[in-house]
Amino acid sequence: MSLVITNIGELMTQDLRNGADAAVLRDAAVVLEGERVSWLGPAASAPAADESFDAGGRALLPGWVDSHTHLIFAGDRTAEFEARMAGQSYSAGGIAVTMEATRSTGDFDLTRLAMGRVAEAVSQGTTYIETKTGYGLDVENEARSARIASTVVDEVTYLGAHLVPAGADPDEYTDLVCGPMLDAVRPYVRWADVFCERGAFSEEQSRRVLTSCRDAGLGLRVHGNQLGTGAGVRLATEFGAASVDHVNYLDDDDVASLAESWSGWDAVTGHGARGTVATALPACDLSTRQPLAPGRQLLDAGVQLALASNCNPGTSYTSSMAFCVTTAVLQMGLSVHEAVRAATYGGALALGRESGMDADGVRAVGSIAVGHRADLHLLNAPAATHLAYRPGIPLTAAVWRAGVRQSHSV
Ligand SMILES: N=CN[C@@H](CCC(=O)O)C(=O)O
Ligand SMILES: [Zn+2]
Repeated sequence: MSLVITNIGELMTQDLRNGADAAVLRDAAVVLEGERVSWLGPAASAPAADESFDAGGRALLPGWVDSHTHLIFAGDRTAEFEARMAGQSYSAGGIAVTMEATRSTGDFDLTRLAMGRVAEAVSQGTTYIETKTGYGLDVENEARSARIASTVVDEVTYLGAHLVPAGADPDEYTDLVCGPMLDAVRPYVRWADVFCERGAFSEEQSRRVLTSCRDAGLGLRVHGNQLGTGAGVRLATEFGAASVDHVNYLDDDDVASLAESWSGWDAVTGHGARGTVATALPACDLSTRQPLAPGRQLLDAGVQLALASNCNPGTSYTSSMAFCVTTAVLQMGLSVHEAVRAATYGGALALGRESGMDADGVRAVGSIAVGHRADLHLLNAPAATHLAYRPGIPLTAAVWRAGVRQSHSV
């Protein structure tokens, strides 16, 4: 089955290979063949297809790639949020409240809750989504979270090292994370993550977690530099992590080491040695009243940037990537093109899915190019600029995920 989407007012491909000017096409068309993009170019020369869709002069973008979420949870933390808005500061301790609620919820309900969150994200234009364990925090519940996650999202990350549960000895718990818990989650996960922060895991404990998970063949990610300066970014670049996320408190050495990690990368062709993506989580920063990550500074230094929702019940209870893009433009000094890029191609880069077809058969996501997965997001607007120009307005008009039109599109 083929479909031609024609009369696209602005096609923002995020494919820089033919130059930045060619990355945004006017009066364009895209042809989908099954799950892939098979053609794109001027609407006037579009080939025939089995079906057609008139975009009505509106803007078409790659679907959002949300590379950082925590969707496997039960319970609610409204009271903690209210206390924070009244002046209390965020601390990692709130994770334990969600752990209790998650442990006492059965598989069926935990799956249903996670599926509802994914559906909410897709209805807003997210087409590729990562999620983490991290609210189970014992062998049985981390494995259960990983198994459920593997049935509802595209990429699963093991975050047994999210918080040391009350009463546990931190070093013994770290041993568990590096041993039996890792073995139990291993069949379901592609990535491992560690919350390297005061009140969570120390540099030495984080190093042990990263070493064990790397040796088990997992790709690495780090929650780092969220609540203060620390070892997170340094460890992430040292271990060649795919991404370090939060990055609110960076010193000059942190920025330099992230930039250095990209020195062998050609950002135009997407070839060369991949470095560590800096993933900014602006919705979380607003909800925790932390300074926004220095996205402008990171881009100017040559660091590849991603934007993600960090959807979770504690620090960022939103799946809206559009909100993150809007905030990045209005508050972080990014252009619309840069912000959309960070929320699409940047997320794909943070998940190692930006090009080609992986050994596990996943097509490239995060940009619109021939052969890439047909993940598309039509806006109810003539240009992507409206994401920032009309903040808070739900602009998603239609979503295709792997070539399939999503039913909750409006
Ligand atoms: N910072 C660590 N983990 C989550 C928050 C988890 C929670 O508070 O429930 C985050 O990314 O913000
Ligand atoms: Zn997180």
